[in-house]
Amino acid sequence: MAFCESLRQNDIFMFVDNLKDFGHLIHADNFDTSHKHNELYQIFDNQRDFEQRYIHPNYTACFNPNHTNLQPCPDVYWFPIVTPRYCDELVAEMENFGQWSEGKNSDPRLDGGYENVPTRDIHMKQVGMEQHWLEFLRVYVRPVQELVFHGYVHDPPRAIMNFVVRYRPDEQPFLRPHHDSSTYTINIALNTPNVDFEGGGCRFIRYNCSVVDTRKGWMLMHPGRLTHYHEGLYVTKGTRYIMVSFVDP
Ligand SMILES: O=C(O)CCC(=O)C(=O)O
Ligand SMILES: [Fe+2]
Repeated sequence: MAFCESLRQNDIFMFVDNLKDFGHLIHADNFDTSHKHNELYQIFDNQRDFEQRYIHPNYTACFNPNHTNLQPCPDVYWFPIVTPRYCDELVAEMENFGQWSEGKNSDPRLDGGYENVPTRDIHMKQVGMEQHWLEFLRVYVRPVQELVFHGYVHDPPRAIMNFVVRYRPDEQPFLRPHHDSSTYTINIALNTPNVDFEGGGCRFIRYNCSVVDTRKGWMLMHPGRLTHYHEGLYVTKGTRYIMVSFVDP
């Protein structure tokens, strides 16, 4: 201290730096331990750790002006968004909760009590993750959307339907052609074709174009209610999981 003070008084400039990373403090006061994977819920309290754990290392590449975003079908974009760990933990969280819907038209979870194109699913709300998911849409999905659907700006994004779908040959193996009730839809693959399941994928009927080589942690983004009539293709073996959000219904 005396040394520094003496330098200051003699008008000698000091630059002090710490080259070693000693880590950082986490906010543990509100840490909720009631879930199977509690870190999935840390997007508000410990966003830096959430990002390191769960946001795909190549996520930011799409913001590079020289980067061309993949478009496997017309106006269907494809981005790495979450890590395999996020996928595995989200699936485990849902399986731990275990209350998969019946896949029927009548659905007491919805305001109108009716789902036109039902899937076997669990809503984010049912596992207490709705607000966290909306924050995920706002912070990570919306900026990417603005890159590819120019001039559409809606901040924060709204979404009522945020859910994980489970497809199995002996349960619900496919999803019939439909439009989504969204401005745009995101569809994140949570596991891997030809490893965890066979068949599956998403087919965009107007373009006769299918995405079957889906990539775990990668998100498909496509317009919802008008142009992109689509279907979930038949899963012939194993279990396929996807995370779907109908954004701006
Ligand atoms: O199986 C797919 O990839 C499509 C899912 C889908 O269209 C939906 O959940 O609305
Ligand atoms: Fe759909």
